[in-house]
Amino acid sequence: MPTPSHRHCPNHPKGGHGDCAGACRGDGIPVIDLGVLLNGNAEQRSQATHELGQACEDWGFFMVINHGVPEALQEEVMDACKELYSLPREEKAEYIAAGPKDPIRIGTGLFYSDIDDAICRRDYMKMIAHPEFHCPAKPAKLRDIAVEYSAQTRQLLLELVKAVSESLGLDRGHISEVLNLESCFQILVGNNYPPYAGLDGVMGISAHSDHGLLTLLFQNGVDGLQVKHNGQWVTAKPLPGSLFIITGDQLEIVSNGRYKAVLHRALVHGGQTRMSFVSLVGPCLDAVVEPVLELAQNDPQGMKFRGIRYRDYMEHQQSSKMNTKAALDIVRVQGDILTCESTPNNSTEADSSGYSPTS
Ligand SMILES: O=C(O)CCC(=O)C(=O)O
Ligand SMILES: [Fe+2]
Repeated sequence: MPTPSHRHCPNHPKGGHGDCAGACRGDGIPVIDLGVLLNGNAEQRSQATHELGQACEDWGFFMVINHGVPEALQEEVMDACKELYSLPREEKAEYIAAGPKDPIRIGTGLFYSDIDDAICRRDYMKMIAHPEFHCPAKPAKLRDIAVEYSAQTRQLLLELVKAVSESLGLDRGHISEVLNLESCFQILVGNNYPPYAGLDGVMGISAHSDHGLLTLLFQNGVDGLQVKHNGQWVTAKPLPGSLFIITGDQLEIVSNGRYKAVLHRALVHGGQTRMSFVSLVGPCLDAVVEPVLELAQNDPQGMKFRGIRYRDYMEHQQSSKMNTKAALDIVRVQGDILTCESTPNNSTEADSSGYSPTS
């Protein structure tokens, strides 16, 4: 586990207003120091927990530093993924033919999304890592690396969920218990965006929110991830050594809307291949996700979402091919009315591989 970092925040000049105990607003995107959050003294921890809550509330997105995931392991997982993409098509055929419910899936091709009125050009490999671990047989080294990477990032994300629970004024273990996170669902996704120059309206992945609780993401040094903040798209530029954290739909539901699942998308680069690697945790697939009662009771608008089994939520999201936050509408309560609108189909596949953000 990380230790408290005495790293000086680049946005707080030495001798000025101080060391960045847990988070700071730097170039706008919040930064959370996991070492401080977990192992700081009581005052530092409480400050960092508050800042984590603010980050989830204001942005639904932040960078985590001093997280303890070795850079070498990140490189290994990215390299193994690169090898997987470069295997001959026959070696990946069973995964390319797989559907959204299959534990391993490879997608490749072009998709038209009318959300962004853009052609999306993205290859991806998705594998379920928990509660059961699945992995393509080749390249042979992928399995050990992915086992290690999924275990380390799962531990990190579950620690963050505990701190998030505390930031909502709940017991540290509350969210983990009600969502049975010992059996949490976890997927790893490798995204590969070949360079695409010369055509306007081409992007990597169009605007969407992730269906889980928290998503951890790092990239190969090529920027392109954008998050929607105060109505504007902000390009996320990582601090060296940091990892991105994205809040997802299930966190919006359990927090009764206090923490928002952030809309995000990825652009392609004109001259370089962009790669990103995602580790997402969600509730146990059979857990019914609903707002924590205490939070709903303290909210003048009451309960904002009805309960839904996480498995059913994901199936709904996948079947309707939605790539914005519209999936949340099936559980959203408006006034006293539950919205059960027919689901818009706003992405058109240009091939058979299916649009599938982190799914
Ligand atoms: O590649 C990125 O930066 C974003 C990927 C993403 O949002 C996803 O896989 O859900
Ligand atoms: Fe995403």
